[in-house]
Amino acid sequence: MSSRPAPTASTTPADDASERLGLVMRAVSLRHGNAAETVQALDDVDLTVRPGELAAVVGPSGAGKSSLLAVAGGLARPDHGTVTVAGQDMTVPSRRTRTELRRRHVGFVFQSGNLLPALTAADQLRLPLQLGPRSQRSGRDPLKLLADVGMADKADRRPHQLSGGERQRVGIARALVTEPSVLLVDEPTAALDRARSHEIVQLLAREARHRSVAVVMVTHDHDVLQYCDTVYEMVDGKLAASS
Ligand SMILES: Nc1ncnc2c1ncn2[C@@H]1O[C@H](COP(=O)(O)OP(=O)(O)OP(=O)(O)O)[C@@H](O)[C@H]1O
Repeated sequence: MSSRPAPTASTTPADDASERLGLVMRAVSLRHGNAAETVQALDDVDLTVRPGELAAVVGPSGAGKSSLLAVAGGLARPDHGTVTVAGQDMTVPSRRTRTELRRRHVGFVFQSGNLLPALTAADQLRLPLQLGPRSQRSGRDPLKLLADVGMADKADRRPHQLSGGERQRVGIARALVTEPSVLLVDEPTAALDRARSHEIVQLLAREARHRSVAVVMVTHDHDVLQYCDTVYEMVDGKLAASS
């Protein structure tokens, strides 16, 4: 673990400006299902992730980890509670507004990299810049960013010409190219061997710090927690700082 400030107690109010630039979730609850059968996916969750912080969320299958990422990124609206990213309310009713906020402030990284098969690594990064809001189109330079993640010499390759770890690097670079405030990462090492897993999480930690991104990483991989600033455990929809 780094020598960063101790994890925010999950009940700490968002009382300083730097917190507000990252991710702040307060008293967030989310139920799935219908009147006959409901699941409390998130139960009164508080979470603060500051810019530059890599926070891990561990917990058993079905505990609510994916639901947490979905709500943090404005993909799902909670039943109760508040969620802000870079000070912006991610729970507004308008789906279109949430999509815009997400494009502007949030990056997602998925298990397998989720790359488009037809595009080269460089074009995977150019696409979000072309799709994003006009103000964001500058973003980071795709080729420089690929070099930063160790992929300078493979910018012209398509996903099937890359290894799993390389695809994951491109997926991370693609999520960072629009300079998000918050990066939401779902099981980034699930398809990788031990050495590649360590490299990928070290890369996430480095980018979080150098670029002041608040990163939330869901993982089952306890081996990589050493690179994280804070570790939370989710059980039955409840989130607690891990001891
Ligand atoms: N769309 C949905 N409709 C009904 N129930 C759902 C829905 N999505 C998730 N759930 C339920 O909500 C709970 C939390 O699911 P979630 O996917 O957030 O867990 P998880 O911790 O990410 O699990 P895993 O580690 O297996 O991916 C589970 O009981 C799940 O079955």
